[in-house]
Amino acid sequence: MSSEEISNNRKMARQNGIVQPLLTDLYQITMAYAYWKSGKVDDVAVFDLFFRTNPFHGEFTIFAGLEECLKFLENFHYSDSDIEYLRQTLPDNIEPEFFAYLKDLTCRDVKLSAIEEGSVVFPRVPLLRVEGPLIITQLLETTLLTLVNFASLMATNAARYRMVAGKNVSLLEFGLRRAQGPDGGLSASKYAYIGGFDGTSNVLAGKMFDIPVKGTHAHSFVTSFSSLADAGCGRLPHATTRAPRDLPALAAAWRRRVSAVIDISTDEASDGELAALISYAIAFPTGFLALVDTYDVKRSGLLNFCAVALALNDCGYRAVGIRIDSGDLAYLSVLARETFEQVGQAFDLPWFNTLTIVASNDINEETILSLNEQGHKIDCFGIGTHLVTCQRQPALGCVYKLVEINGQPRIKLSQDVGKVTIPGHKEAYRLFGADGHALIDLLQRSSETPPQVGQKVLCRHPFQESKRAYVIPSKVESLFRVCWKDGKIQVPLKPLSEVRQRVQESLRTLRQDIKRNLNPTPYKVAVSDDLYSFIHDLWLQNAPIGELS
Ligand SMILES: Nc1ncnc2c1ncn2[C@@H]1O[C@H](COP(=O)(O)OP(=O)(O)OP(=O)(O)O)[C@@H](O)[C@H]1O
Ligand SMILES: O=P(O)(O)OC[C@H]1O[C@H](OP(=O)(O)OP(=O)(O)O)[C@H](O)[C@@H]1O
Ligand SMILES: O=C(O)c1cccnc1
Ligand SMILES: [Mg+2]
Repeated sequence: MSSEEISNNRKMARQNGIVQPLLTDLYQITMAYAYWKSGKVDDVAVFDLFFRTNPFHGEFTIFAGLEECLKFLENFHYSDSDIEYLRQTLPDNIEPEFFAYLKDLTCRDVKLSAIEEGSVVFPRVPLLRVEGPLIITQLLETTLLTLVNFASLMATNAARYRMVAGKNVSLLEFGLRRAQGPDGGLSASKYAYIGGFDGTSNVLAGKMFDIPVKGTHAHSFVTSFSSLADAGCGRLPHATTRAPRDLPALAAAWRRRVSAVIDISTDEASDGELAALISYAIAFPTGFLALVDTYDVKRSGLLNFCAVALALNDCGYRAVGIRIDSGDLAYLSVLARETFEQVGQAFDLPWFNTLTIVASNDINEETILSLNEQGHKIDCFGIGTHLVTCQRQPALGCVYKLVEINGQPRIKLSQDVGKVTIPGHKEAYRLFGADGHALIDLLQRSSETPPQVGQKVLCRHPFQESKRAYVIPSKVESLFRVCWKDGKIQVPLKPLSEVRQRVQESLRTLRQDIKRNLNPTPYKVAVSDDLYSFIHDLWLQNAPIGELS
């Protein structure tokens, strides 16, 4: 297969195979039947998909999952076996014509407008606006939610890790073993990359989504070696001359010399660990990155690593670095860097100072913040559990609400004002201030004139009458783009690396106080004066007047 074919195959494979019309809640299909029975086949609806609160005590969210939604719409159809399953599962009284209707159902008549994937987004601003026949738009609810909720949560989580780690540190996602099942793991790898991680240990995610795959080795590799004899014949051809070199002998000799430089006795260092590192170096002479905490970082791991790195150097190769997976990561990383500097100086190898230090072990945002405060020398974090399970907040609460039916607005009332939906077919705009930062997101009725650069706009809090402000935007961005119409995807599907860049560009438009970790400032989301009156008139029309007795 040519590299072009492989690359095309990868693009084709980008849809998650589990995503199909039956990946939904039963009630969507039962509602579809009831709509169908009551003659609503030609009714047209508008649904908004949005969330109400930003995750992780933050004040921003990254929108992700759009590409999967579009592929879902593109491929939407019930197979014969789906229809057969529904026939067996739904009650006997379902008319056979309904199954014939389902069999021919596609998303041809659906129109989907969305915010660009990878953008920062805020509560109540629709991420998706779905228009079309009521039955099909209703049937899409659960699947669209499942495609957007975890994707956006993960991308946001990853972006937050990227923000605390800073741009000069690499971030690797190591979470597959701890993820919420196979698809949780696969989606986590994909959206961690979009959110700003540099690579994943998940090989299938690498193949499917073209994400760089990276990794080191496990403790079991080290503990499986008991003595130097386990290193086998230990021959490594020199990188340029190809003359075979005895790596175990070289490493043993170097270990004695390094031991004198860093003042650690060779008696305390593990021979099994040395054998393991030699074997790994022979297998991967250009990618030697060794786990050094199996026995004792200070008394064994660093000494053995330096010995093998220097032996590799004799063979014309440069070691890559180490991973530390336990203990005080700030202290141990500083110790490792000092050791590399000492050894580099002693043997006149300046590149030793820049060996990579990877840290892992239950790392989360707080750990990174704390390590930053303490001072550390870590170049790369390997992060699993907290990242992929989004332990700090395991779900984003996107909802899918009907806002218009047959041209008539719909409102969902609630005792909790924050849960009242914003009715009608709307547009969303992002208004930018003079310094180039995003100031406010504004929702308007679609019939209104869009806000104009340099012209004063009244922006109102959707539910608190006294909260309003005038804004004179220096730039206006219309947030919705038509992404699916006439049975076709209407926007180019970008490689993940471009969506990943979009995340960082979009985050740069936010003021720092909105992004800070502790008590961030909320970003404002407003409605136009027209939309404000429209919401409140409809609210009064729909709220029953009680009677006191
Ligand atoms: N300098 C540090 N400051 C703050 N947190 C740290 C620091 N160093 C390590 N940690 C975190 O402290 C926790 C240490 O966990 P734990 O005590 O279970 O590990 P350990 O005993 O070092 O390793 P293991 O049990 O795997 O041998 C981890 O979550 C780690 O990320
Ligand atoms: O800690 P996480 O952020 O989830 O990152 C992934 C972890 O998975 C690996 O080992 P594993 O945890 O399986 O074994 P260990 O704890 O004994 O090292 C690795 O060594 C990390 O510790
Ligand atoms: O490659 C690694 O170092 C790795 C991969 C998965 C989990 N923990 C570590
Ligand atoms: Mg662990």
